[in-house]
Amino acid sequence: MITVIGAGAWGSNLATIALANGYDVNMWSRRSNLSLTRAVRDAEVIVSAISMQGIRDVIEQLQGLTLSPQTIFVSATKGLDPQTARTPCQIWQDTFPRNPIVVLSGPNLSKEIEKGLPAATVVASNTAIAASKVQLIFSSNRFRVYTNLDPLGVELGGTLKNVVAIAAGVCDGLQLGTNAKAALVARGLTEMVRIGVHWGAQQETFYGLSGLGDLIATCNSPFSRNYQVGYQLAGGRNLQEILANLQGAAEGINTTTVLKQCSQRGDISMPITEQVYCLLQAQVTPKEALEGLMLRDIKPEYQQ
Ligand SMILES: NC(=O)C1=CN([C@@H]2O[C@H](COP(=O)(O)OP(=O)(O)OC[C@H]3O[C@@H](n4cnc5c(N)ncnc54)[C@H](O)[C@@H]3O)[C@@H](O)[C@H]2O)C=CC1
Ligand SMILES: O=C(CO)COP(=O)(O)O
Repeated sequence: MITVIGAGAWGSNLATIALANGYDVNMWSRRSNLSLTRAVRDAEVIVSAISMQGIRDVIEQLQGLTLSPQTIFVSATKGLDPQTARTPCQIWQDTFPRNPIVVLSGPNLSKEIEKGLPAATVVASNTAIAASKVQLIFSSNRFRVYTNLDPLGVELGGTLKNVVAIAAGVCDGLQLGTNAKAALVARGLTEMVRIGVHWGAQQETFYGLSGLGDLIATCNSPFSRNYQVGYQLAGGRNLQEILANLQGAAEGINTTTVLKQCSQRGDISMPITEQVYCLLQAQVTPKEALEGLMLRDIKPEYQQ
């Protein structure tokens, strides 16, 4: 039995894929009639597809239940804890140290997947056997699943790109052109690698599906909520107005704040994140954010 927690856009998609592969699937959400206790009682695999803001709440509820140490937790959330900057998988592992934890992340815009369009993703874990099991659950002729042994890198790829996707939306909203977008995405990737490696992830992971792959998807698609936030800010709307009309979470907003604090604390240069932060706080206009990036001190592309 597989239990999917969170019946939003992504959770519903993942449940559909596993169901189509012949697995028994339970879905649980805050609004379902099924209690969480019942939903996870026979679960061999628990897939969490809740937004970052609900993670601690759900984990607290699960903590009180008796779960087998063999139960595999799969995290599909792309965010960072506002208080601790821990990733969802780190929080799952802190709470359930004996259970295998797997992250599932990749260029997976749910609106395309629900139409049956082809996509690929990555499942990563320190427990290779758990990753292989999850790979089998979700692999299909429309969804190609790769395993990976760098869960932190895979998780951070999917999380950090949301900040760049906001900036890419601004870039397109201001009609800055393809050269500007290419520069932004490439330098955004450099920023992701810089903080990711500082936190212990492997550099090469960021050049795979969950890093570069997801950057390409979300920085170019109007289906991305994070991209939409940037695009609409560039169009002159304010953040409250945008969020009131946005379907689902734009995790990049909270991630930007967490990253800004971490980069300041660790003295890590993250100029794109800095400008996205100032823009979200309404401290600068989109055009001023662009100027802020273009007028930085000139420097080598890579610093030793
Ligand atoms: N939609 C997409 O294309 C993709 C989304 N993701 C990630 O998956 C996560 C969920 O995204 P979506 O499904 O699109 O968002 P959504 O807004 O459609 O769904 C979020 C779900 O989390 C649940 N939730 C939030 N707080 C909760 C709490 N305190 N207790 C219980 N449940 C709670 C909501 O009820 C809802 O079912 C996000 O972190 C997102 O970045 C990852 C890949 C693709
Ligand atoms: O992470 C995603 C696709 O891989 C979804 O992006 P948004 O959260 O920006 O919609």
